[in-house]
Amino acid sequence: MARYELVKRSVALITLTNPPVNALSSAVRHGIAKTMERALSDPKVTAVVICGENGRFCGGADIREFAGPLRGPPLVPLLDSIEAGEKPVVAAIEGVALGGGLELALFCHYRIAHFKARLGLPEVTLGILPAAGGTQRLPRLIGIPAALELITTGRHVSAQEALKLGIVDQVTEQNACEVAVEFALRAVAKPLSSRRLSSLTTPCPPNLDALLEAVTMQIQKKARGVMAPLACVQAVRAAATMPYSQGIKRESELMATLFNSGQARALQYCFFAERTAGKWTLPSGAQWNDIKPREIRSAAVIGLGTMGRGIAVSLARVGIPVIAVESDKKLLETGRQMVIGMLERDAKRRGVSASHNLLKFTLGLQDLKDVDLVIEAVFEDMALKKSVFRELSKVCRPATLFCTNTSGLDVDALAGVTDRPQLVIGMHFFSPAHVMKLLEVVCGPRSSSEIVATAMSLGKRMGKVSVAVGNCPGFVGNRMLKPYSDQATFLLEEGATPEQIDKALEDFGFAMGVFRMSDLAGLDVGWRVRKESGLTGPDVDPKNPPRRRQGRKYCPIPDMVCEQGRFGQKTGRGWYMYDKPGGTKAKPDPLIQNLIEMYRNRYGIQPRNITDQEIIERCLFALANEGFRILEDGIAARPEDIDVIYLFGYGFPRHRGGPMFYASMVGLQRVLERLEHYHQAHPDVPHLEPSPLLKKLVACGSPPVQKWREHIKTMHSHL
Ligand SMILES: CC(C)(COP(=O)(O)OP(=O)(O)OC[C@H]1O[C@@H](n2cnc3c(N)ncnc32)[C@H](O)[C@@H]1OP(=O)(O)O)[C@@H](O)C(=O)NCCC(=O)NCCSC(=O)C[C@@H](O)CCCCCCCCCCCCC(=O)O
Repeated sequence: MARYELVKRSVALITLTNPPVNALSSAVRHGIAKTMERALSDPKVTAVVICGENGRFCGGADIREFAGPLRGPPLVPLLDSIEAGEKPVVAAIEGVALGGGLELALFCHYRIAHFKARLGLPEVTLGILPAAGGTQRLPRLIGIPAALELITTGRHVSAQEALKLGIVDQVTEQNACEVAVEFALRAVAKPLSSRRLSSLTTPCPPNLDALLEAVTMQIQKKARGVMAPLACVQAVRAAATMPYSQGIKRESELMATLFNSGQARALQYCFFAERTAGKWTLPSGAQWNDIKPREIRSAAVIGLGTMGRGIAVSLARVGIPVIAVESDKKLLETGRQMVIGMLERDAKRRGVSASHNLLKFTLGLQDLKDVDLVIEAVFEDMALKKSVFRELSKVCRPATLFCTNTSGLDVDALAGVTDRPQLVIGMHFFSPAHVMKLLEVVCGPRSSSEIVATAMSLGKRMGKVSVAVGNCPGFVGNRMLKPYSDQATFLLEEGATPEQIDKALEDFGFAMGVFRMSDLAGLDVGWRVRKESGLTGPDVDPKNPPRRRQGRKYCPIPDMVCEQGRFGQKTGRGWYMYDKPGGTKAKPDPLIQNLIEMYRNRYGIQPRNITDQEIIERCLFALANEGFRILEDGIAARPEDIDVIYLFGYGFPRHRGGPMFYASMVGLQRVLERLEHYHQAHPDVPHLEPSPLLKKLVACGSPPVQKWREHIKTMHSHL
């Protein structure tokens, strides 16, 4: 796990060999201990270079090992021996030096980085802190403000920035190992005392307390309830106020408070879930690593509304030429201006030049005859979408791939009107499409493995986290949203206020509660869907009992809000009031309170006190319960996929891991009991009835989330 070679007759070259990222597993730590001992004791060796195999220095501790008992040599004493030695040790950083990888480099006396390398201490994103001396050594090297920023955010820096900050001694465009070997030979005669970071005093700003206070407040505002960044601040404070040896002790005490926490488990689960989500499999057996995606050299976007514009920008900024289509001249011109503006702002933010020349705007579908792929993003109306796909079948060459950006309509019904149903797939982007990372790739029963591979790969190219899902109304994300938001409106009827429900959800960690989020998205969207599905509007039979639809409980308060022209932020009024149309600062609105009270009086509903615990349980357990049904139905392949969708598309707090992981952390038995309890109280709400899969998992002893698949695999799969 660490290779030893003698180069240039006197330099020991130690190569970490644990692909793909040379993580510091127990075997690698053993390897470093053995090879360092050999290098330090061999009189022929005058200097040491440490590098990583396959152009990657080191991705840090092996995160998989955190789940079991810690084995093998502990990192800090091992690294102490590197720093304490009398032979210069140089880190040759290629690819990445992250977490424990950068900490290893900080124990070396010198660091040389390849110009494409990235460095950072991302432990905070895993719910822990850099506990191999990182919180004590980086501040000594680059000062408190810069170290604090890097450690509390986990941000990666480029080699150039690392050089500017003083993290590395040299950046090279050549082979970093060869440069490091030459560097090491020159360093042989030089004194090492000033290169040992443990012996340095941390340069301290005069306003230390104010700085730490400001950073703490910023964290509390941005990452409510998240423990690791606050522990990082305390560890960095120790670097400023304590001698090194005591600081190291403080660092490991703080690590002990985080290491086994639920937040650390959730964040580490998210790390792996994100990577698992890309690994799709179809019922045919075709899977992510054996189907070659088609290369997309040109694309078209139909419809330049909010979604179409964002999709056009996402394609153009990764270098794909785009033809954008609108139905009339005025809409085309507005769309053109918006897309160019968005592209320019995006390019400015990224410090690159805007790729205008990749965009072409047209009114005619016939211009799409030669494109490789079309993404339809017209209004959410089945008849309209079908007519677009019929037209496309006539004008596009037979190999052109057809994608629809529907947020919940039947992808297979659209495929059915085309001349190529096997080349049709859903690409459900989230608004704003050039910002949001999530992409649901909706596989219809006739979608070929090639189009699945192509859509997933295109999503990746656009920087999206892509998840393959099956075809059903609302797919995964929006299907689960319904029971969640239904519970919120039932709670309103029963006595809660929008502010109370939002606060409970935001205290739980959501960036926005359900009502603030609906105001942002626009209340008219859901209203239109409810009208189309006969839940409200003129088509409802007047004899229908007022608070029941289609045989189940229904709350018409959201319809009443829309009937008043309150569509959310864009109209300046929704569940909240805003200072102007388009305003973002939500204030409680007494008119909404009156509306709810009048409604309760009309139906004789006696409001009751509702606790935050009930809000969280009813909203989130109903959400997870639908997730279990989605797994049963084979619409999502695994719980990780559902969690990734909720993390990246719906603002589910990452430190809770996603709805399915959260349910497993609460305990499936408890989730089942609470759902049974709430369903007994509300028998006309089928979403509260525990799903068969949840019951099955509880009966099997509530296995960890990673094992649920074993209990689902016999079921029908749409994926
Ligand atoms: C490195 C990357 C940037 C590469 O990205 P890329 O896109 O190229 O590739 P992938 O992300 O797809 O990864 C490929 C493959 O590799 C797996 N992987 C990546 N990194 C790791 C890793 N660090 N460990 C394990 N596996 C890893 C990944 O899952 C993929 O696998 P697959 O099967 O899907 O192919 C990118 O991967 C990346 O960003 N990686 C993570 C980098 C990171 O976060 N590093 C920090 C790790 S944590 C750390 O280093 C901690 C240190 O500070 C050491 C601390 C000392 C610990 C001491 C413990 C003390 C405990 C005391 C408490 C005691 C309590 C008590 O009991 O009392």
